[in-house]
Amino acid sequence: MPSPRVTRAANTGSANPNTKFEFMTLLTNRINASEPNSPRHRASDSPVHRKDSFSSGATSSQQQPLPEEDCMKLNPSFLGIAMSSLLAVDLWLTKKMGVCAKDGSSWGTARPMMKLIEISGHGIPWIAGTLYCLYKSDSSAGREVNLNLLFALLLDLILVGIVKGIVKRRRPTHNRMDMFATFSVDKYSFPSGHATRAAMVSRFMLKHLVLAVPVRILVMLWAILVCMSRVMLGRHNVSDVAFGFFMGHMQYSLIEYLWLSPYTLPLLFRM
Ligand SMILES: CC(C)=CCC/C(C)=C/CC/C(C)=C/COP(=O)(O)O
Repeated sequence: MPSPRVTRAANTGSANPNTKFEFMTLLTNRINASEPNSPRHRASDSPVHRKDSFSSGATSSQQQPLPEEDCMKLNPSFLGIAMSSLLAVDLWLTKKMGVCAKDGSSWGTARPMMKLIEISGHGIPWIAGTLYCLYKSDSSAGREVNLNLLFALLLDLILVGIVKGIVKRRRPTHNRMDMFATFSVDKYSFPSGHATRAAMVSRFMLKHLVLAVPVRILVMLWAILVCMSRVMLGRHNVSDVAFGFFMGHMQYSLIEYLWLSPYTLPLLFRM
């Protein structure tokens, strides 16, 4: 939509380049605001002067279009609007779905059950359980699968910790930080470590364990429940969980690619 000044310029019969020039003025203002010492930051470049030049006839040097790379900077503002809208939907959904965030919340009585689901997706029971199964395995196939699951769980902790440390997104304001056994990066919420683990472990189990159909369905339901409980408990924003779920799937693919073969096992145990 043209700015009022553009319309005025058009009404006074200014030449076409003015329209483009006015559009770029907004951009130049932005550049000037971010680079106060830049050569462009001059009084003659102020909107007031620009406006004057419209009525008095701008010089050809003032009418020159900005370099293309500057014009391209307009695109991020559209991307910015899209991102802000997505973020607004994310925050709104997060707030709406945080029904077990507090004891007094609308589903507050379900909070203890949600916390049990939270523990079922926690790193400690999974790592401890896998170590126990690895110790108890009496077949090379069992040892191979358990070792790779352990590898996957440790890699997950590292990758999630790295992303949380880079993104540093705070947990939702309605979250009560009463989580069992956390690392320091767990004060951040993007991505959800429970969601990455649930997605990765469920894919791992469906691929590497021989399970009856009802159990396979239960595994999938468990992964979905763990993800939903993160938002319902108020621990995470919806986008943290959605990205975590996606990241968990990617991590599983990485584990398949890096799969430790039975031949690497004796080498590892000898170290
Ligand atoms: C053996 C070993 C190093 C275990 C550490 C397990 C541990 C403390 C994992 C942290 C799990 C956790 C609380 C993740 C946070 O999940 P979010 O879904 O809240 O991001």
